[in-house]
Amino acid sequence: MSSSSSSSSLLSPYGWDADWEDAFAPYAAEGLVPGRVVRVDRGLCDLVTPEGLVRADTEFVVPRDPMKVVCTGDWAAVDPEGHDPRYVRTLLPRRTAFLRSTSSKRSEAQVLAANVDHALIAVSLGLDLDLGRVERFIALAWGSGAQPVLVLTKADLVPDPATLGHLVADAEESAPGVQVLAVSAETGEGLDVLGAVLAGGTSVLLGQSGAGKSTLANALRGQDGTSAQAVQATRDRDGKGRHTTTTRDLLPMPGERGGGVLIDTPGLRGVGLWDAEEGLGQAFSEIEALAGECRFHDCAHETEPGCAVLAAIEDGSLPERRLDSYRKLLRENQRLAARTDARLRSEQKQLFKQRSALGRHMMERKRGGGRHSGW
Ligand SMILES: Nc1nc2c(ncn2[C@@H]2O[C@H](COP(=O)(O)OP(=O)(O)OP(=O)(O)O)[C@@H](O)[C@H]2O)c(=O)[nH]1
Ligand SMILES: [Zn+2]
Repeated sequence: MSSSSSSSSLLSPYGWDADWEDAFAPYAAEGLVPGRVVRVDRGLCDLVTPEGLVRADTEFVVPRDPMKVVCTGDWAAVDPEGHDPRYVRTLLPRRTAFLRSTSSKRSEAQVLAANVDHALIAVSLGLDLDLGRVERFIALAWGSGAQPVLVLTKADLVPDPATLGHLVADAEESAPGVQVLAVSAETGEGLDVLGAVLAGGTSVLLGQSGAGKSTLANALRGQDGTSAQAVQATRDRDGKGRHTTTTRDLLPMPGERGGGVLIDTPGLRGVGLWDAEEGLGQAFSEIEALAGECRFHDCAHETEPGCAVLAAIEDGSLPERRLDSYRKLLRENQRLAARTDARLRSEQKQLFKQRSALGRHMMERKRGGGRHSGW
């Protein structure tokens, strides 16, 4: 059908792919229009659709379950042109979601962004590397279902290549299974490699204030400085029914860099109170693997005989700092879990499992297609 092929070409810069198209097929048959949520307001949201940027009412998709509330990055089925107001009719099942528990006493969950492939964790090389903080971000990223990428920013501040090499090596040791990139928005170093990581998927930026996220986002988008990164979304073509707005929450990357989508919402940037139970095991996967070799399966790696973790520390293959950090984050997480509602945790577990399955699927597709993403 011509409408579906035009949807594909207009929405592909926003991450639309064959799998979304399949998931959307029943709604296309009902005459609904696909769109990606770029911004959510009270009761309304903006979506990019093949008909341009549209504003739609979210009344039908605001359930009692806060986990299902529309958020930036969601794919949705919207009323076609001619409906005033338009309604979002349904959300397509999410591939991944960044969740956090709100700090209220009831500790409800909140979805910050959906369908994120890569979590870019920005850490400034202008400060001493705080590996514990890095590990915490990485655990949170894994827990969301996204693939973390550690981006060491402001590499121009470390002019000595040997020193830079050591810093990257330290970071890699704290981030098994995670690509580590040194970049500079100032000199452009590493931006092409990062652009290639972003290409074809949806990424979010995480990191402390001052880590250089806005500067990096602008550099990736081919803009200078830290000026407002608002972008004019798809233009209204006939001036009727649609509106033009500025969005800064979901930004398509320029095609020259390979495309991709960057979600940069303020609430997502810092380390919030997420439950990272699932992500922690992955962030410390080498310790988990060693623990599997301990003589006792409930080994606490303290004084037990036949403990593979202690043996690895003894022979220098596992830095003691890693075990300390793992314990600290586990304790912190347990305290938090006691305050987080069980619903959030089970939802997170489910997303985590889904993501593992999806990751395998994607890897197979990539291998099958002969593409490699520069990992
Ligand atoms: N030397 C150097 N400085 C940089 C680089 N990137 C960013 N900076 C500086 O670092 C400071 C913070 O950068 P921002 O991009 O505002 O940091 P941010 O992470 O977006 O901060 P928040 O918006 O508070 O979360 C600014 O003064 C930038 O000029 C870089 O590649 N090299
Ligand atoms: Zn042990």
